[in-house]
Amino acid sequence: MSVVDLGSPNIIERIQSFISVASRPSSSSSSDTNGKGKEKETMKLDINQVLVNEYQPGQGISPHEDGPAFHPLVATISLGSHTVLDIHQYLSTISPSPPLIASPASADAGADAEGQRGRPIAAIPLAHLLVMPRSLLILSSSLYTSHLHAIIPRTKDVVYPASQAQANGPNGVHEVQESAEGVRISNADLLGDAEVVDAIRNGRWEGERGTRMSLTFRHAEKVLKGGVASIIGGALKRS
Ligand SMILES: O=C(O)CCC(=O)C(=O)O
Ligand SMILES: [Fe+2]
Repeated sequence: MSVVDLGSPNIIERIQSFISVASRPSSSSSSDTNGKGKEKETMKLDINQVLVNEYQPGQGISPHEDGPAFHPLVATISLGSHTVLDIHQYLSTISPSPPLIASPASADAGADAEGQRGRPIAAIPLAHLLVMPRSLLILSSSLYTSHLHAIIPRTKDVVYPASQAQANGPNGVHEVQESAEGVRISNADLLGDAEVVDAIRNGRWEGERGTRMSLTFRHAEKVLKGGVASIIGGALKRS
């Protein structure tokens, strides 16, 4: 294990350095055997927007994509309370589908506005992630571009570790079984809170949700200078 000196006290710079250090190719993976050069690029997040959400216990967000207006790498800091973030996939016409079909994400999550109308979504999530307060969650690549994310409205979560079969799945994301009482999480090995890690290792952790605030740091591909004032100004000029 190595400790990374993130240098700056500025949170945006710290997230940016964390991402580039964490994604830096290791010497063993920096070139492949065909001589095609680097397999893995260092990831960069040029943060120019922060989305702030607040959830009371019992509030969630329906399955949605954040859409192509943003660079497909977002970093979310959670404050106040844990939650469980579900990753959903779209149903495929060419591969076997999970048994249930949810209605497509409803307008309250802005899904229609982001062009997802009519694509059926697998009702059973592909993965559940336990998101703890003071954690940093990074979604990137295909998890951002071709999956959806959601938070089921609950006041309490019961979580179990992924079963052995699931733990052997590809890429650390596993199909999980829903249970009436709780969910199997795919990120048990990444959690930092020793008590929670121990409880999950022993089979089960539960927690009441409190007020949670999430700060999602991202890069909007096109930013209008001057923000809302310039949008209003621009609209007025055109009319
Ligand atoms: O609160 C979160 O962690 C997710 C928020 C979210 O997905 C959104 O606002 O688009
Ligand atoms: Fe989102």
